[in-house]
Amino acid sequence: MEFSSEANQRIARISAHLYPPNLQMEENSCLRQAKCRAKGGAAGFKVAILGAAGGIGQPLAMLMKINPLVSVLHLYDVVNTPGVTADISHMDTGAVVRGFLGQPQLENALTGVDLVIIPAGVPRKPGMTRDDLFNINAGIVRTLCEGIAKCCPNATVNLISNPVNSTVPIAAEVFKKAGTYDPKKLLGVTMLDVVRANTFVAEVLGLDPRDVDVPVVGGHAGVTILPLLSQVKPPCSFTQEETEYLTNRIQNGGTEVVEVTELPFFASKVRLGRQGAEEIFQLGPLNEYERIGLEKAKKELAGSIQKGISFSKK
Ligand SMILES: NC(=O)c1ccc[n+]([C@@H]2O[C@H](COP(=O)([O-])OP(=O)(O)OC[C@H]3O[C@@H](n4cnc5c(N)ncnc54)[C@H](O)[C@@H]3O)[C@@H](O)[C@H]2O)c1
Ligand SMILES: O=C(O)C[C@H](O)C(=O)O
Repeated sequence: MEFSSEANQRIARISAHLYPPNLQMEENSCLRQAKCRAKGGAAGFKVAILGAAGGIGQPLAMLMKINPLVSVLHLYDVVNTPGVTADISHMDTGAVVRGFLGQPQLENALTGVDLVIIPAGVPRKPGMTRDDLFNINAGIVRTLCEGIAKCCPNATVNLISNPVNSTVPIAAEVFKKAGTYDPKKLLGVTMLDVVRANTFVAEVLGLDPRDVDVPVVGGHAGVTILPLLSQVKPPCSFTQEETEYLTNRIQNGGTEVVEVTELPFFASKVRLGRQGAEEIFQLGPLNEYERIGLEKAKKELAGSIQKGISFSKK
């Protein structure tokens, strides 16, 4: 059936909203587009959140549903996904939301997705370090990554589950074993460290945090979180102590860019694209305080990485 006038096309659009796509018989392009959207076939990222019913998973699901780049959103957890999925699916944005509950549905949750975000696992309680979560979360992450290797081997994977310094290496080992490992597509999520650094530096400088940019590199635990305060933007004035640091920075302006390539996992500023982390930015000049911090970070990070790798090889 052809729609000749603008009014008829409007009616077609309305009917496409009223009826499920499989009940639409017409083959005009307007309806085809509607079907395509409902099936999640429209251009855009298909995203799965594993651990979607948790404290991180739920607000993350909301952010993904708001994101105009996302066309399909799969919410997977071992508990509570039906309610969370219903809730998120009522948001009046374009992404199609589907829920998946429990291990038997993991493969369906993962099939065909471009981006998998993993906040599954236990969070720490007061008095615990992130590393105390290792025994539980390592196994959870390994199982989920085995599913990724099988069902969406080309997906970009964002790992939130702690201890990130060890769960990222675990994921890498799983993918290597499966022959699917692409370092550009496996990223530990350390953005929170950047957000905090921006907030705290802005407080000291009396600036709006949105105008402040503090690079944070290394890892995501204790001394491995290394803010590069000498690279704060915008350039600012400092206290006596900070002045010494600035002087040091100027004195070492020509210092060769610090390379940390001996560590296989190291959080850095990156440019994200379809192919994952398409560009990794260098650390830039460090002052003496940061250089000392970098050495501490590398030492602890190396231990956490080895722990993840050894676990996967058992
Ligand atoms: N990288 C970061 O910046 C960052 C920030 C916050 C939290 N975290 C980490 O993220 C993780 C989750 O934190 P939270 O506060 O959301 O915890 P939470 O307990 O609120 O939620 C975790 C969710 O994971 C689910 N889950 C458990 N086992 C699972 C499995 N096998 N498969 C799928 N889902 C499973 C739980 O059912 C729960 O819904 C923790 O390890 C925490 O330390 C990391
Ligand atoms: O600290 C935690 O245990 C959670 C997360 O990694 C954080 O930085 O807030």
